[in-house]
Amino acid sequence: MASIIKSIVLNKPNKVASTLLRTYSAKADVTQYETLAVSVPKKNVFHVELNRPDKLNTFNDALWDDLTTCFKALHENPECRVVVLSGRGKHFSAGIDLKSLIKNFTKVNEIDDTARKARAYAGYIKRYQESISSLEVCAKPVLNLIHEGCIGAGVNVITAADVRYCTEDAWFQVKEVLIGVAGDTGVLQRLPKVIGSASVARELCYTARKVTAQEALSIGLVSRVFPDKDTALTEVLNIAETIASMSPVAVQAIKQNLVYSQDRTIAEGLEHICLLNAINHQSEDITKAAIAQATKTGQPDFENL
Ligand SMILES: CCC/C=C/C=C/C(=O)SCCNC(=O)CCNC(=O)[C@H](O)C(C)(C)COP(=O)(O)OP(=O)(O)OC[C@H]1O[C@@H](n2cnc3c(N)ncnc32)[C@H](O)[C@@H]1OP(=O)(O)O
Repeated sequence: MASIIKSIVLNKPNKVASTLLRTYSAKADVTQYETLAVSVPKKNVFHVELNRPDKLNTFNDALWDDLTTCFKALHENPECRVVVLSGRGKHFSAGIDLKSLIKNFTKVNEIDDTARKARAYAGYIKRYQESISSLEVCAKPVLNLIHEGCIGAGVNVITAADVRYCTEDAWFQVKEVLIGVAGDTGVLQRLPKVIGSASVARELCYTARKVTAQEALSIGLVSRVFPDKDTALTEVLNIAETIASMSPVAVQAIKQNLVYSQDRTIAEGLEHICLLNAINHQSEDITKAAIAQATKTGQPDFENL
C-alpha cells in the first residue's frame, strides 16, 4: 500500500500537498427570490424552499420564473454542490396557481388568429417546461423533500429531481386530467421512468388517484419516508452533506451521465462516460481520494467545481 501511495503522491507532489491543506473560507452566494427562500445550512449544501405558503406554494408566473433563475444560478455557483428542495407552509405544493392559469389563458384566448394564439400557448408551455427541467439541467444533485400535498405541477417538479424523500403525511396527485389538461411539463415523460412502471404511471395520470407516502415508497417514487418534516429535513441535510463531501468532479459527472443515459442506449451512455472520464480522470480529485482511501484518513477537502 505504501508504495502505491508513494507513486500517487510523486505524480503530483506539490498540488496534492497544497490542496489537502486548503481550508473552507469562501462566502456562500445566497440570492433570495420573490417566491423562493434560499439558505446554506451546511457547507456546500443549498436549501431552496418554495415560499408562497399562504398560496400553498402554487405555481404563478413568478414561481415558474424564479425556479428557472434560481437553478441556473445554482448550476453556475461553484459553492453549491448539492441542492435540497422543500416547501414552506402546510403543503409542498398545490400545483399550478389556478387563478394565474385562468388569467393567462383568458388573455391568450383573446387573440383572434389561430396561429398566433397557438404560438402564445406554446410560449407558456415552453416557459413552464424550462422551469421544471432546470432541476435536471442543474449539474448539482437535487434532493427533494415532500410533505403533505404534492399536486399537479408539484409532481412535475419532484420527478425532475434526483432523489425524493417524503414525510408520513405526504400524498401525491397527478391532477392535470381533472382540470382538463394533459400534463405538459414533464410528468408524462419522467414519471414512468422514475417509478419504472408504465402501467402504474398511466393509471395515476388517467385517474388522478391520490398516492399515499407508503404507496409512493412501494412504487419507488420516493426513497424513504420520515415520520415528520423536522426529522426528514435533518436526515436529508445529512445525506446532502455526505454527497457534498465527495469529489464534485465525480458527483457531477455521475449526474451528467445518468441524465444523458436515461433517454439513450447503454452503448451511447458508455461512450458518453468514456469521453467524460477521459477528461475527469486527469483531475487531482482522484489522487486525493485514492490517497485518503488507501490511508483510511477520511474524505479530503476537494476544490469546488
Ligand atoms: C400550461 C399549464 C401546464 C400546467 C398544468 C398544471 C396543472 C396542475 O397543477 S393541476 C393541479 C391544480 N391544483 C389543484 O387542483 C389543487 C386545488 N386545491 C386543493 O385541492 C386544496 O386547496 C388542497 C387539497 C391543496 C388543500 O386544501 P386545504 O383545505 O389545506 O386548503 P384550502 O383552504 O383549500 O386552500 C387554501 C388557499 O389556497 C388556495 N388554493 C389552493 N389551491 C390552489 C390553486 N391550485 N390555485 C390557486 N389557489 C389555490 C385556496 O383557494 C385557498 O385560498 P383562500 O380561500 O384565498 O384562502
